[in-house]
Amino acid sequence: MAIRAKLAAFGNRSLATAIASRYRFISTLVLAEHEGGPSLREAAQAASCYPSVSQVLLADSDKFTHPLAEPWAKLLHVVHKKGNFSHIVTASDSFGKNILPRAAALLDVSPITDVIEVSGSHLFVRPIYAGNALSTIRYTGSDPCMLTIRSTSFPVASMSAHSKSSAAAIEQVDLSTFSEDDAVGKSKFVKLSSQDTERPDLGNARIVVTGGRGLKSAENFKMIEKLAEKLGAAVGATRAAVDAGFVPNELQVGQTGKIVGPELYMAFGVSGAIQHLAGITDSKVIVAINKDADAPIFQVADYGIVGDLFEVIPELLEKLPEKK
Ligand SMILES: Cc1cc2nc3c(=O)[nH]c(=O)nc-3n(C[C@H](O)[C@H](O)[C@H](O)COP(=O)(O)OP(=O)(O)OC[C@H]3O[C@@H](n4cnc5c(N)ncnc54)[C@H](O)[C@@H]3O)c2cc1C
Repeated sequence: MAIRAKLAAFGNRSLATAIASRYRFISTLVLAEHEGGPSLREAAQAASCYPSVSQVLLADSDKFTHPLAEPWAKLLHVVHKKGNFSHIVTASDSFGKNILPRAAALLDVSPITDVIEVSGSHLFVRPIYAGNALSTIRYTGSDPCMLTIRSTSFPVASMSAHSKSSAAAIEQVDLSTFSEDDAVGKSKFVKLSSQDTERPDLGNARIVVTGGRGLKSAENFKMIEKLAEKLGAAVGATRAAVDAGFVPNELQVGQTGKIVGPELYMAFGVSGAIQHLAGITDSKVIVAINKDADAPIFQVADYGIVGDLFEVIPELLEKLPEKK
């Protein structure tokens, strides 16, 4: 099977997801994103060093500075028309999920979302019923087969052994057919508000410390933040905690929030509703602290403390060493 994985790093938007070797279908286009920090060219160079990437396509234009679905979907359409890819893949994050359905409509195909396993070139596994069941789907539509993938379900691809000389070519996308009208849609960029950049990103963090309604107030929730700081962890919250105004919506973990897959997930005052569990099942080790021994979170926890979080957190804060 000829392998011709391609990677498109478009615009200045955040992107950088697992470009796992699993996506080496015949001619796969991966819509990748990079977050702040490195320039677009540096990100493209980094992407070119992944052994499974044969070419990096770069669309360096102001039109793609913001994550607006219309110009990006049009860009995918333009790139596909030229490259005729068998598969187009994005991450299952707000960026990918915003763009892919619109691009799929332009290409007149049906996308498959939230893929957690690739069983064959057209056979995929995805969760349904808030993660309570897994469904195996065979794609029988025409090319391209368009997928959003949950990057937490796949190992991070290694780029180490690849020397600079064997890095993939970086090529500018020809935007001559891309008119001003293509960049203008019904949506308009207003502002980008993002969480404290000092902390690791929830989606990629090694440790996540989450607080639920059991914290009782925004003031008390600061204990979770302190603990996260000591552990170098990202902070998460349940929808109940978000709805109660303890923390902003961007920290919500679960079916309608972020999907996380850390080495360690610590849940304080979280009951373990299925909608919350839907976002944490990729975690390697789950630790739950709840005063109710019958709380459903204990059914998925590897370690549990039946106790009062207002006693457990201060003790942890006292006993954990200061962060170096
Ligand atoms: C369509 C839909 C989508 C949803 N999406 C999400 C989602 O993405 N994410 C999400 O989280 N929820 C989601 N929900 C809501 C979900 O059903 C639950 O309501 C929510 O997860 C409950 O949050 P919680 O565990 O913080 O609160 P609760 O269920 O009220 O649990 C609080 C827990 O804290 C414990 N507690 C209280 N005091 C203490 C103490 N002092 N010490 C220790 N433990 C204590 C209690 O025993 C209890 O178990 C969704 C719901 C719907 C219908």
